[in-house]
Amino acid sequence: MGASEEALRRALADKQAAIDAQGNAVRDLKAAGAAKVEIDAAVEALTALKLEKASTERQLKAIVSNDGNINTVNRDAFRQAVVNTLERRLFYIPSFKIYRGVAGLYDYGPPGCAVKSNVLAFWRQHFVLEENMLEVDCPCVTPEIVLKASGHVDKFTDLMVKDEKTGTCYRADHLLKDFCKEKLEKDLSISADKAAELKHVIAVLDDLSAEELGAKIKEYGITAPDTKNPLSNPYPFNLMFQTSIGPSGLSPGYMRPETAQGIFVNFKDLYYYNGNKLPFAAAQIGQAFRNEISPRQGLLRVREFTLAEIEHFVDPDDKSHPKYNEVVNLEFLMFPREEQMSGQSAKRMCIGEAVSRGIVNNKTLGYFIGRVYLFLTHLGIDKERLRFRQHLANEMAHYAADCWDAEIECSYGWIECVGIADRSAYDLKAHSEKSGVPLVAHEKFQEPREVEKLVIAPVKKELGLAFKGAQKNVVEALEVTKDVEIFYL
Ligand SMILES: Nc1ncnc2c1ncn2[C@@H]1O[C@H](COP(=O)(O)OP(=O)(O)OP(=O)(O)O)[C@@H](O)[C@H]1O
Repeated sequence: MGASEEALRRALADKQAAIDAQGNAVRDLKAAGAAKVEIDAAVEALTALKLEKASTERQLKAIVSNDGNINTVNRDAFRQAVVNTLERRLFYIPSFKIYRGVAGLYDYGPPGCAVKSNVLAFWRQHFVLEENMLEVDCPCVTPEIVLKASGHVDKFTDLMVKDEKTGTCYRADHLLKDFCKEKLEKDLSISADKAAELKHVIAVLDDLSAEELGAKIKEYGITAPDTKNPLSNPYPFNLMFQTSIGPSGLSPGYMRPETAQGIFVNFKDLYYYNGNKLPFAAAQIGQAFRNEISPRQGLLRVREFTLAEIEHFVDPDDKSHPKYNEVVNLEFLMFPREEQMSGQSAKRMCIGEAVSRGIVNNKTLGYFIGRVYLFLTHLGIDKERLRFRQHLANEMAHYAADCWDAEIECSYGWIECVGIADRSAYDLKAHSEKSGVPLVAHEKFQEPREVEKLVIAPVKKELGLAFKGAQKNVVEALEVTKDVEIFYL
């Protein structure tokens, strides 16, 4: 919370206390049958205090309304006007409209198709062609085993709450965020400390566990927005659309929630195509499907959308990038984890400085943050309304080691438009293990090297005798032990 906002909230609380005291004084004078002139003077003082309070409220409202996190009435009205125009001119149309539509599904009309095709052409030019990336085009329908290996079957979830009477579903974090935003915007009587607490909740929202979210929802008395009925405890809901492949129904599959898995499963062939050399990048543009819990915000959160993704494969011991110097001096708004946790705002910083101070994990990640900045600003995004926000520890997807979102400020507040993550070797390792096909790269050393390695060689027979039924778990635990090779005797 800015210093002036905090001072105004405190001043407002002081004014209210003074008004209460003066109101009591007026009542006491009247009860004691004081002289009219004395009562008039006290009433005048009370009116002056009320005017001062109204003026402080106006100042506070102006500050709160300018806060990028908070939607104002003006913004909502402006957005509605834009949405009406875009729909009337067929930029987009709610899908299946004649059957009353389906939330989160939209068609593009002729001008919408033209804009989409221009943006994708520029994306291809800026990333795929300028960086010599290997483009692929994989199916949307994906067998379960692929998404089981990648972790999506078990972990691609959002926390959901249900209206306990009607069963209507809501995203738990969205309800909590809406509550905090509305309270900050509309209830000017809340204390400075309460306002700071609500802002902190918004800042760490993505970091909250199901239990923490549930506790906050109870503490604030949040109910179902449409019915005011009580809500269930939050629980995870998997966002993937399930299907089955072939007529037997025996081969489960999912509509892909991201295009990246198609790249990972083709790593071996792409690496070969690239002359068995690292680094290289592969790219894919295609449809992604997510069964969002309660889609809103128009085209910003839909159940089927076009994703353009890049996977850049790099030596984990050398995350330099040959073209890093081309972006090193780019300066833009960055919002590191620490600043978010301590309630500060995003700050202008050179990407080179962020990398050298260790705020951004490595040069390759820094290079792509810079390239995304250039892409978005060339598209026409206002530099003042663009920031790169680092994910909080719990917020990071199950595969990520460091993650930055490009966020654009619009009438809905700051909205994530691009995710840039260091996924480490999570996916390649997972698919190697599940498929039995090693998805690895080799480095030829200049000079031969001798390496000593600790090797654990479990004797399965002995393990069986010692651990009986738990033998499998013991072997699995040994298998995930880092830096240890396992040989079975
Ligand atoms: N339902 C959706 N509709 C439209 N675009 C989406 C949707 N979900 C994600 N995206 C876009 O795809 C990009 C990559 O997805 P990513 O997996 O990083 O999103 P996410 O972090 O899971 O989103 P969130 O946490 O907000 O649900 C995001 O930066 C966002 O721009």
